[in-house]
Amino acid sequence: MLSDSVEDNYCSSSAESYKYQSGFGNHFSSEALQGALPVGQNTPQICPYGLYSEQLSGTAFTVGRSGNQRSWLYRIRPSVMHLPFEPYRVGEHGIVGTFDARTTELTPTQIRWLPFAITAEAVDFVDGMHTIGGAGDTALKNGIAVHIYTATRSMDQRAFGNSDGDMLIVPQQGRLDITTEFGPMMIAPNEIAVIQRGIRFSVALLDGPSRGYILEVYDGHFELPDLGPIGANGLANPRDFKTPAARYENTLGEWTIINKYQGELFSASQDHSPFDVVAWHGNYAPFKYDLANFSAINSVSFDHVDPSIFTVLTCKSAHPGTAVADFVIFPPRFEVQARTFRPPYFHRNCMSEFMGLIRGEYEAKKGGFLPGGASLHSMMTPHGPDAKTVENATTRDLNPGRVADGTQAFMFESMFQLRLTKWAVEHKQRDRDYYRAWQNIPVTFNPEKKDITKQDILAGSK
Ligand SMILES: O=C(O)Cc1cc(O)ccc1O
Ligand SMILES: [Fe+2]
Repeated sequence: MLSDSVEDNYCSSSAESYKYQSGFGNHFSSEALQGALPVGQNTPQICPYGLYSEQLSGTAFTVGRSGNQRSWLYRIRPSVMHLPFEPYRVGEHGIVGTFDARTTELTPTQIRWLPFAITAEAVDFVDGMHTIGGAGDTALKNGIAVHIYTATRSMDQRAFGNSDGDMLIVPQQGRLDITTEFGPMMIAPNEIAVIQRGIRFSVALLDGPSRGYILEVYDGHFELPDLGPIGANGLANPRDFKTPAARYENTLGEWTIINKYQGELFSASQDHSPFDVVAWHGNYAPFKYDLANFSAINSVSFDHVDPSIFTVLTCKSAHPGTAVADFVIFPPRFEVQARTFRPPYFHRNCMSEFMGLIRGEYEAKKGGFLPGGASLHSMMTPHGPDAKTVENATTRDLNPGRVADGTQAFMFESMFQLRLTKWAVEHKQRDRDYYRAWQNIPVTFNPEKKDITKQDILAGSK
Protein backbone atom coordinates (compact mmCIF):
# COMPACT_ATOMS: atom_id res chain seq x y z
CA MET A 1 0.00 0.00 0.00
CA LEU A 2 1.16 3.52 -0.72
CA SER A 3 1.12 5.54 2.42
CA ASP A 4 -0.64 8.88 2.53
CA SER A 5 1.36 12.07 2.13
CA VAL A 6 4.55 10.43 0.89
CA GLU A 7 3.56 10.53 -2.72
CA ASP A 8 2.57 13.72 -4.44
CA ASN A 9 3.21 13.88 -8.12
CA TYR A 10 0.87 16.78 -8.64
CA CYS A 11 2.24 20.20 -9.46
CA SER A 12 0.09 22.35 -11.66
CA SER A 13 1.98 25.60 -11.85
CA SER A 14 4.64 24.84 -14.44
CA ALA A 15 3.97 24.46 -18.15
CA GLU A 16 5.57 20.97 -18.21
CA SER A 17 2.90 19.72 -15.87
CA TYR A 18 0.24 19.80 -18.59
CA LYS A 19 0.17 16.73 -20.75
CA TYR A 20 -2.65 16.18 -23.18
CA GLN A 21 -4.07 13.48 -25.36
CA SER A 22 -5.27 14.65 -28.75
CA GLY A 23 -8.61 13.88 -30.37
CA PHE A 24 -12.35 14.37 -29.97
CA GLY A 25 -14.59 11.71 -28.47
CA ASN A 26 -11.80 9.12 -28.41
CA HIS A 27 -11.68 6.18 -26.08
CA PHE A 28 -8.63 7.42 -24.18
CA SER A 29 -6.39 5.56 -21.76
CA SER A 30 -4.08 7.29 -19.33
CA GLU A 31 -2.03 6.19 -16.38
CA ALA A 32 0.20 8.26 -14.11
CA LEU A 33 1.76 5.12 -12.72
CA GLN A 34 2.81 2.48 -15.18
CA GLY A 35 0.58 -0.58 -15.01
CA ALA A 36 -2.17 1.13 -13.01
CA LEU A 37 -4.82 0.39 -15.65
CA PRO A 38 -6.18 -3.13 -15.32
CA VAL A 39 -5.57 -5.17 -18.45
CA GLY A 40 -8.52 -6.82 -20.15
CA GLN A 41 -11.16 -5.97 -17.59
CA ASN A 42 -12.64 -2.98 -15.76
CA THR A 43 -13.26 -4.29 -12.28
CA PRO A 44 -10.63 -6.78 -11.10
CA GLN A 45 -11.12 -8.23 -7.66
CA ILE A 46 -8.08 -6.22 -6.61
CA CYS A 47 -6.88 -3.49 -8.97
CA PRO A 48 -3.18 -2.87 -9.67
CA TYR A 49 -1.47 -0.97 -6.83
CA GLY A 50 -4.54 -1.56 -4.64
CA LEU A 51 -6.54 1.14 -6.40
CA TYR A 52 -10.34 1.17 -6.46
CA SER A 53 -12.25 1.18 -9.70
CA GLU A 54 -15.12 3.62 -10.15
CA GLN A 55 -17.28 4.17 -13.21
CA LEU A 56 -18.38 7.67 -14.17
CA SER A 57 -21.40 7.46 -16.47
CA GLY A 58 -22.00 10.32 -18.86
CA THR A 59 -24.96 8.68 -20.55
CA ALA A 60 -27.51 6.13 -19.36
CA PHE A 61 -26.08 2.60 -19.43
CA THR A 62 -28.38 1.71 -22.27
CA VAL A 63 -27.66 4.53 -24.69
CA GLY A 64 -26.69 3.16 -28.10
CA ARG A 65 -23.06 2.48 -28.74
CA SER A 66 -22.42 5.54 -30.92
CA GLY A 67 -23.68 7.88 -28.23
CA ASN A 68 -22.63 6.04 -25.09
CA GLN A 69 -20.15 7.86 -22.85
CA ARG A 70 -18.48 6.59 -19.71
CA SER A 71 -15.08 6.39 -18.12
CA TRP A 72 -13.44 4.11 -15.58
CA LEU A 73 -11.38 5.79 -12.88
CA TYR A 74 -8.75 3.96 -10.82
CA ARG A 75 -8.36 5.91 -7.63
CA ILE A 76 -6.77 5.73 -4.20
CA ARG A 77 -10.12 6.07 -2.47
CA PRO A 78 -13.60 5.77 -3.96
CA SER A 79 -15.11 9.24 -4.29
CA VAL A 80 -17.87 8.25 -1.86
CA MET A 81 -15.50 8.65 1.12
CA HIS A 82 -16.78 12.04 2.26
CA LEU A 83 -19.05 13.39 4.97
CA PRO A 84 -22.71 14.15 4.11
CA PHE A 85 -23.54 17.04 1.80
CA GLU A 86 -24.93 20.11 3.56
CA PRO A 87 -26.51 23.19 1.96
CA TYR A 88 -23.87 25.76 0.99
CA ARG A 89 -24.57 29.51 1.12
CA VAL A 90 -28.31 29.03 0.62
CA GLY A 91 -29.87 32.16 -0.89
CA GLU A 92 -26.44 33.76 -1.17
CA HIS A 93 -24.75 32.08 -4.09
CA GLY A 94 -25.40 33.54 -7.51
CA ILE A 95 -26.45 30.37 -9.27
CA VAL A 96 -29.89 29.52 -10.58
CA GLY A 97 -31.04 26.20 -12.00
CA THR A 98 -34.79 26.65 -12.40
CA PHE A 99 -35.90 29.47 -14.62
CA ASP A 100 -39.36 30.40 -13.47
CA ALA A 101 -41.15 33.53 -12.22
CA ARG A 102 -39.79 33.00 -8.70
CA THR A 103 -36.18 33.19 -9.71
CA THR A 104 -36.07 35.18 -12.91
CA GLU A 105 -37.53 37.99 -14.97
CA LEU A 106 -38.71 38.29 -18.51
CA THR A 107 -38.04 40.80 -21.19
CA PRO A 108 -37.81 40.40 -24.93
CA THR A 109 -35.86 43.65 -25.32
CA GLN A 110 -32.32 43.77 -26.66
CA ILE A 111 -29.94 43.70 -23.73
CA ARG A 112 -26.30 44.56 -23.42
CA TRP A 113 -23.96 44.53 -20.48
CA LEU A 114 -20.74 46.53 -20.29
CA PRO A 115 -17.82 44.43 -19.00
CA PHE A 116 -18.85 42.69 -15.79
CA ALA A 117 -16.79 44.28 -13.00
CA ILE A 118 -14.42 42.02 -11.13
CA THR A 119 -14.89 42.46 -7.42
CA ALA A 120 -11.93 43.48 -5.25
CA GLU A 121 -12.96 40.90 -2.67
CA ALA A 122 -11.30 37.51 -2.42
CA VAL A 123 -13.68 35.32 -4.40
CA ASP A 124 -12.90 32.02 -6.07
CA PHE A 125 -14.36 30.50 -9.24
CA VAL A 126 -17.30 28.88 -7.43
CA ASP A 127 -18.28 31.87 -5.31
CA GLY A 128 -17.69 34.18 -8.26
CA MET A 129 -20.12 32.40 -10.55
CA HIS A 130 -23.34 34.27 -11.34
CA THR A 131 -26.16 33.08 -13.52
CA ILE A 132 -27.22 35.59 -16.16
CA GLY A 133 -30.13 33.59 -17.42
CA GLY A 134 -31.34 30.36 -18.80
CA ALA A 135 -34.31 28.20 -19.56
CA GLY A 136 -35.85 25.06 -18.22
CA ASP A 137 -35.13 23.08 -15.16
CA THR A 138 -32.21 20.94 -14.16
CA ALA A 139 -34.56 18.41 -12.56
CA LEU A 140 -36.13 17.65 -15.90
CA LYS A 141 -32.75 17.64 -17.64
CA ASN A 142 -34.12 20.14 -20.06
CA GLY A 143 -32.69 23.58 -20.63
CA ILE A 144 -29.54 25.64 -20.46
CA ALA A 145 -27.94 28.26 -18.24
CA VAL A 146 -25.52 31.06 -19.02
CA HIS A 147 -23.20 32.12 -16.23
CA ILE A 148 -20.45 34.70 -15.79
CA TYR A 149 -17.56 34.09 -13.46
CA THR A 150 -15.35 36.75 -11.95
CA ALA A 151 -12.68 35.48 -9.57
CA THR A 152 -9.80 36.98 -7.64
CA ARG A 153 -8.43 33.94 -5.85
CA SER A 154 -7.72 30.33 -6.56
CA MET A 155 -9.93 27.60 -5.14
CA ASP A 156 -8.16 26.45 -1.99
CA GLN A 157 -8.64 22.78 -1.08
CA ARG A 158 -12.02 23.02 -2.78
CA ALA A 159 -13.34 21.01 -5.70
CA PHE A 160 -16.48 21.69 -7.70
CA GLY A 161 -18.73 19.11 -9.32
CA ASN A 162 -21.89 19.83 -11.26
CA SER A 163 -24.67 17.26 -11.17
CA ASP A 164 -26.83 19.45 -13.41
CA GLY A 165 -25.07 19.48 -16.75
CA ASP A 166 -21.97 19.97 -18.86
CA MET A 167 -20.14 23.28 -18.68
CA LEU A 168 -18.37 24.99 -21.55
CA ILE A 169 -15.99 27.54 -20.04
CA VAL A 170 -14.83 30.56 -22.06
CA PRO A 171 -12.14 32.51 -20.21
CA GLN A 172 -12.00 36.17 -21.21
CA GLN A 173 -9.37 37.44 -18.77
CA GLY A 174 -6.75 35.38 -16.97
CA ARG A 175 -5.46 31.88 -17.56
CA LEU A 176 -7.07 29.13 -15.54
CA ASP A 177 -5.23 26.13 -14.19
CA ILE A 178 -7.96 23.52 -13.91
CA THR A 179 -7.17 20.42 -11.92
CA THR A 180 -9.64 17.70 -12.82
CA GLU A 181 -10.06 14.13 -11.73
CA PHE A 182 -8.71 13.21 -15.18
CA GLY A 183 -5.60 15.38 -14.84
CA PRO A 184 -4.74 19.06 -15.08
CA MET A 185 -5.42 21.39 -17.98
CA MET A 186 -4.65 25.03 -18.55
CA ILE A 187 -6.86 27.36 -20.54
CA ALA A 188 -5.99 30.88 -21.60
CA PRO A 189 -8.32 33.48 -23.11
CA ASN A 190 -9.12 32.38 -26.69
CA GLU A 191 -9.23 28.78 -25.50
CA ILE A 192 -12.23 26.95 -24.10
CA ALA A 193 -12.74 23.95 -21.87
CA VAL A 194 -15.64 21.55 -21.54
CA ILE A 195 -16.13 19.85 -18.19
CA GLN A 196 -18.93 17.37 -18.23
CA ARG A 197 -21.55 16.58 -15.63
CA GLY A 198 -20.15 15.13 -12.44
CA ILE A 199 -16.45 15.62 -13.14
CA ARG A 200 -14.80 17.29 -10.18
CA PHE A 201 -12.40 20.12 -10.75
CA SER A 202 -10.61 22.93 -8.98
CA VAL A 203 -9.70 26.24 -10.59
CA ALA A 204 -6.50 28.13 -9.80
CA LEU A 205 -5.92 31.60 -11.24
CA LEU A 206 -2.59 31.99 -13.01
CA ASP A 207 -2.85 35.70 -13.80
CA GLY A 208 -4.79 37.20 -10.91
CA PRO A 209 -8.27 38.64 -11.39
CA SER A 210 -10.12 36.55 -13.96
CA ARG A 211 -13.38 36.69 -15.85
CA GLY A 212 -15.19 34.50 -18.29
CA TYR A 213 -18.42 33.00 -19.54
CA ILE A 214 -19.98 29.60 -18.99
CA LEU A 215 -22.59 27.79 -21.07
CA GLU A 216 -24.25 24.96 -19.21
CA VAL A 217 -26.43 22.38 -20.94
CA TYR A 218 -28.79 20.26 -18.86
CA ASP A 219 -29.07 17.46 -21.38
CA GLY A 220 -26.83 15.96 -24.02
CA HIS A 221 -23.17 16.60 -24.60
CA PHE A 222 -21.19 18.88 -26.86
CA GLU A 223 -20.12 17.37 -30.14
CA LEU A 224 -18.55 18.52 -33.36
CA PRO A 225 -21.08 19.74 -35.92
CA ASP A 226 -21.65 17.65 -39.01
CA LEU A 227 -19.83 19.15 -41.98
CA GLY A 228 -22.19 18.16 -44.81
CA PRO A 229 -20.93 19.40 -48.16
CA ILE A 230 -17.90 21.03 -46.49
CA GLY A 231 -16.40 17.56 -46.49
CA ALA A 232 -14.29 15.69 -43.99
CA ASN A 233 -12.16 18.57 -42.73
CA GLY A 234 -12.48 22.13 -41.54
CA LEU A 235 -14.02 24.20 -38.74
CA ALA A 236 -12.83 22.66 -35.47
CA ASN A 237 -10.72 19.64 -36.39
CA PRO A 238 -10.88 16.68 -33.98
CA ARG A 239 -7.17 16.39 -33.37
CA ASP A 240 -6.97 19.92 -31.98
CA PHE A 241 -9.04 18.95 -28.95
CA LYS A 242 -6.95 18.07 -25.91
CA THR A 243 -7.88 15.88 -23.00
CA PRO A 244 -5.72 15.80 -19.86
CA ALA A 245 -3.47 12.92 -18.92
CA ALA A 246 -3.85 11.24 -15.53
CA ARG A 247 -2.09 12.89 -12.63
CA TYR A 248 -2.82 12.27 -9.02
CA GLU A 249 -2.08 13.50 -5.57
CA ASN A 250 -1.97 11.22 -2.57
CA THR A 251 -2.42 13.70 0.21
CA LEU A 252 -4.34 14.00 3.42
CA GLY A 253 -5.90 17.30 4.44
CA GLU A 254 -9.29 18.92 4.74
CA TRP A 255 -11.01 19.25 1.34
CA THR A 256 -14.42 20.63 0.53
CA ILE A 257 -16.44 19.28 -2.36
CA ILE A 258 -18.98 21.78 -3.65
CA ASN A 259 -21.73 20.06 -5.57
CA LYS A 260 -24.21 21.93 -7.75
CA TYR A 261 -27.39 19.91 -7.62
CA GLN A 262 -30.68 21.20 -9.03
CA GLY A 263 -29.23 24.70 -9.16
CA GLU A 264 -28.39 24.72 -5.45
CA LEU A 265 -24.95 24.34 -3.95
CA PHE A 266 -24.04 21.75 -1.35
CA SER A 267 -20.74 21.16 0.39
CA ALA A 268 -19.17 18.07 1.87
CA SER A 269 -15.84 17.71 3.56
CA GLN A 270 -13.37 14.90 3.27
CA ASP A 271 -9.91 14.28 4.66
CA HIS A 272 -8.07 13.69 1.41
CA SER A 273 -7.60 15.13 -2.05
CA PRO A 274 -10.35 14.26 -4.54
CA PHE A 275 -7.70 14.32 -7.26
CA ASP A 276 -6.44 10.86 -6.46
CA VAL A 277 -7.18 9.19 -9.80
CA VAL A 278 -4.00 7.33 -10.77
CA ALA A 279 -5.29 6.01 -14.10
CA TRP A 280 -8.41 6.16 -16.19
CA HIS A 281 -9.81 5.03 -19.48
CA GLY A 282 -12.94 5.89 -21.41
CA ASN A 283 -14.64 8.43 -23.62
CA TYR A 284 -16.24 10.64 -20.95
CA ALA A 285 -13.50 13.12 -20.15
CA PRO A 286 -12.94 16.87 -20.09
CA PHE A 287 -11.21 18.62 -22.94
CA LYS A 288 -9.88 21.97 -24.10
CA TYR A 289 -9.64 23.64 -27.49
CA ASP A 290 -7.71 26.63 -28.79
CA LEU A 291 -10.01 28.83 -30.90
CA ALA A 292 -6.98 29.88 -32.98
CA ASN A 293 -7.09 26.38 -34.48
CA PHE A 294 -10.53 26.96 -35.98
CA SER A 295 -10.38 26.59 -39.75
CA ALA A 296 -12.96 29.15 -40.85
CA ILE A 297 -14.99 28.54 -43.99
CA ASN A 298 -17.09 31.27 -45.60
CA SER A 299 -18.36 32.79 -48.82
CA VAL A 300 -15.75 33.43 -51.51
CA SER A 301 -18.30 34.92 -53.88
CA PHE A 302 -21.16 36.99 -52.48
CA ASP A 303 -23.63 37.28 -49.59
CA HIS A 304 -23.24 36.90 -45.85
CA VAL A 305 -23.19 33.29 -44.73
CA ASP A 306 -25.25 32.37 -41.66
CA PRO A 307 -23.16 32.27 -38.48
CA SER A 308 -23.71 28.53 -38.11
CA ILE A 309 -20.77 28.25 -40.51
CA PHE A 310 -18.59 29.13 -37.50
CA THR A 311 -19.99 26.48 -35.13
CA VAL A 312 -17.25 25.06 -32.93
CA LEU A 313 -19.39 22.69 -30.88
CA THR A 314 -23.05 21.82 -30.77
CA CYS A 315 -25.28 20.19 -28.21
CA LYS A 316 -28.02 18.58 -30.23
CA SER A 317 -31.67 18.44 -29.28
CA ALA A 318 -34.17 15.79 -30.31
CA HIS A 319 -35.09 17.98 -33.30
CA PRO A 320 -32.57 17.36 -36.07
CA GLY A 321 -30.66 20.54 -36.89
CA THR A 322 -32.04 22.47 -33.93
CA ALA A 323 -29.54 22.79 -31.12
CA VAL A 324 -30.06 22.88 -27.40
CA ALA A 325 -27.07 25.19 -27.77
CA ASP A 326 -24.39 25.92 -30.32
CA PHE A 327 -21.06 27.47 -29.46
CA VAL A 328 -20.25 29.74 -32.39
CA ILE A 329 -17.26 32.05 -32.84
CA PHE A 330 -16.53 35.03 -35.08
CA PRO A 331 -12.86 34.47 -35.83
CA PRO A 332 -10.37 36.67 -37.65
CA ARG A 333 -10.56 35.92 -41.38
CA PHE A 334 -10.49 37.34 -44.87
CA GLU A 335 -13.63 38.93 -46.29
CA VAL A 336 -13.95 38.95 -50.03
CA GLN A 337 -17.64 38.99 -50.89
CA ALA A 338 -18.52 41.14 -53.89
CA ARG A 339 -21.65 43.37 -54.12
CA THR A 340 -22.55 42.40 -50.59
CA PHE A 341 -23.64 44.03 -47.36
CA ARG A 342 -20.82 42.34 -45.49
CA PRO A 343 -21.55 42.72 -41.75
CA PRO A 344 -23.99 40.47 -39.90
CA TYR A 345 -27.38 41.14 -41.41
CA PHE A 346 -30.50 42.48 -39.70
CA HIS A 347 -32.10 39.57 -38.08
CA ARG A 348 -35.01 38.10 -36.20
CA ASN A 349 -34.21 34.57 -35.12
CA CYS A 350 -36.29 31.65 -33.86
CA MET A 351 -33.29 30.91 -31.63
CA SER A 352 -31.90 32.95 -28.69
CA GLU A 353 -28.55 34.64 -29.22
CA PHE A 354 -26.31 35.34 -26.24
CA MET A 355 -23.01 36.91 -27.25
CA GLY A 356 -19.75 37.70 -25.49
CA LEU A 357 -16.46 39.20 -26.56
CA ILE A 358 -13.09 37.73 -25.62
CA ARG A 359 -10.98 40.49 -27.14
CA GLY A 360 -10.99 43.25 -29.74
CA GLU A 361 -14.07 44.57 -31.50
CA TYR A 362 -17.06 42.76 -32.93
CA GLU A 363 -17.68 43.44 -36.61
CA ALA A 364 -21.32 44.54 -36.15
CA LYS A 365 -20.79 46.80 -33.13
CA LYS A 366 -17.66 48.88 -33.01
CA GLY A 367 -18.47 50.51 -29.69
CA GLY A 368 -20.34 49.51 -26.57
CA PHE A 369 -19.92 45.77 -27.03
CA LEU A 370 -16.69 45.33 -25.14
CA PRO A 371 -14.45 42.47 -24.02
CA GLY A 372 -15.92 40.99 -20.85
CA GLY A 373 -19.36 42.37 -21.64
CA ALA A 374 -22.28 40.56 -23.25
CA SER A 375 -25.47 40.94 -25.20
CA LEU A 376 -28.70 39.02 -25.49
CA HIS A 377 -30.98 39.11 -28.50
CA SER A 378 -33.91 36.97 -27.54
CA MET A 379 -36.08 34.83 -29.73
CA MET A 380 -37.53 36.94 -32.59
CA THR A 381 -36.20 40.18 -31.11
CA PRO A 382 -34.88 42.37 -33.94
CA HIS A 383 -31.17 43.12 -33.93
CA GLY A 384 -28.28 43.67 -36.30
CA PRO A 385 -25.43 46.00 -37.09
CA ASP A 386 -25.44 49.39 -35.42
CA ALA A 387 -25.94 52.62 -37.38
CA LYS A 388 -22.23 53.31 -37.87
CA THR A 389 -21.59 49.80 -39.14
CA VAL A 390 -24.51 50.15 -41.57
CA GLU A 391 -23.20 53.41 -42.96
CA ASN A 392 -19.75 51.95 -43.42
CA ALA A 393 -21.07 48.74 -44.96
CA THR A 394 -23.22 50.53 -47.52
CA THR A 395 -20.65 53.10 -48.59
CA ARG A 396 -17.30 51.33 -48.38
CA ASP A 397 -15.27 49.88 -51.24
CA LEU A 398 -15.56 46.11 -51.32
CA ASN A 399 -11.91 45.25 -51.71
CA PRO A 400 -10.80 41.95 -50.26
CA GLY A 401 -9.81 42.65 -46.70
CA ARG A 402 -9.41 41.30 -43.24
CA VAL A 403 -12.24 41.21 -40.77
CA ALA A 404 -12.03 40.91 -37.05
CA ASP A 405 -8.23 40.80 -36.91
CA GLY A 406 -7.10 40.37 -33.33
CA THR A 407 -10.64 39.87 -32.12
CA GLN A 408 -12.75 37.01 -30.93
CA ALA A 409 -16.47 37.26 -30.33
CA PHE A 410 -18.68 34.27 -29.67
CA MET A 411 -22.32 33.31 -29.45
CA PHE A 412 -24.23 30.80 -27.38
CA GLU A 413 -27.20 30.17 -29.66
CA SER A 414 -30.07 28.19 -28.20
CA MET A 415 -33.46 26.86 -29.19
CA PHE A 416 -34.72 27.88 -25.72
CA GLN A 417 -36.27 31.16 -24.67
CA LEU A 418 -34.12 32.56 -21.89
CA ARG A 419 -35.26 34.16 -18.66
CA LEU A 420 -32.90 36.50 -16.88
CA THR A 421 -31.88 36.59 -13.26
CA LYS A 422 -32.63 39.70 -11.24
CA TRP A 423 -28.86 40.01 -10.84
CA ALA A 424 -28.46 40.34 -14.60
CA VAL A 425 -31.47 42.55 -15.25
CA GLU A 426 -30.59 45.02 -12.51
CA HIS A 427 -26.83 44.79 -12.98
CA LYS A 428 -25.11 48.14 -12.75
CA GLN A 429 -23.15 47.31 -15.89
CA ARG A 430 -26.34 46.89 -17.89
CA ASP A 431 -26.27 49.35 -20.77
CA ARG A 432 -29.65 51.03 -20.65
CA ASP A 433 -28.82 52.98 -23.82
CA TYR A 434 -28.28 49.92 -25.97
CA TYR A 435 -31.40 50.62 -28.07
CA ARG A 436 -29.73 53.80 -29.32
CA ALA A 437 -27.32 51.68 -31.38
CA TRP A 438 -29.99 51.40 -34.08
CA GLN A 439 -31.92 54.68 -33.80
CA ASN A 440 -29.85 56.62 -36.36
CA ILE A 441 -30.00 54.17 -39.22
CA PRO A 442 -30.82 56.43 -42.18
CA VAL A 443 -33.83 55.87 -44.41
CA THR A 444 -32.34 55.52 -47.89
CA PHE A 445 -35.55 54.47 -49.62
CA ASN A 446 -36.35 56.48 -52.74
CA PRO A 447 -39.33 55.23 -54.77
CA GLU A 448 -38.14 57.29 -57.73
CA LYS A 449 -34.71 55.78 -57.97
CA LYS A 450 -34.07 52.05 -58.16
CA ASP A 451 -30.29 52.09 -58.26
CA ILE A 452 -29.19 53.90 -55.15
CA THR A 453 -25.47 54.70 -55.12
CA LYS A 454 -22.97 55.17 -52.34
CA GLN A 455 -22.97 58.84 -53.25
CA ASP A 456 -26.73 59.04 -52.73
CA ILE A 457 -26.30 57.50 -49.28
CA LEU A 458 -23.42 59.77 -48.38
CA ALA A 459 -25.35 62.81 -49.61
CA GLY A 460 -28.39 61.75 -47.59
CA SER A 461 -26.40 61.37 -44.41
CA LYS A 462 -25.15 64.98 -44.54
O1 LIG B 1 -24.53 39.56 -34.35
C1 LIG B 1 -25.37 38.66 -34.28
O2 LIG B 1 -26.57 38.85 -34.05
C2 LIG B 1 -24.95 37.24 -34.62
C3 LIG B 1 -25.03 37.00 -36.07
C4 LIG B 1 -23.91 37.05 -36.83
C5 LIG B 1 -23.97 36.85 -38.18
O3 LIG B 1 -22.84 36.91 -38.90
C6 LIG B 1 -25.18 36.62 -38.80
C7 LIG B 1 -26.32 36.55 -38.04
C8 LIG B 1 -26.26 36.74 -36.67
O4 LIG B 1 -27.36 36.65 -35.90
FE1 LIG C 1 -28.29 37.53 -34.71
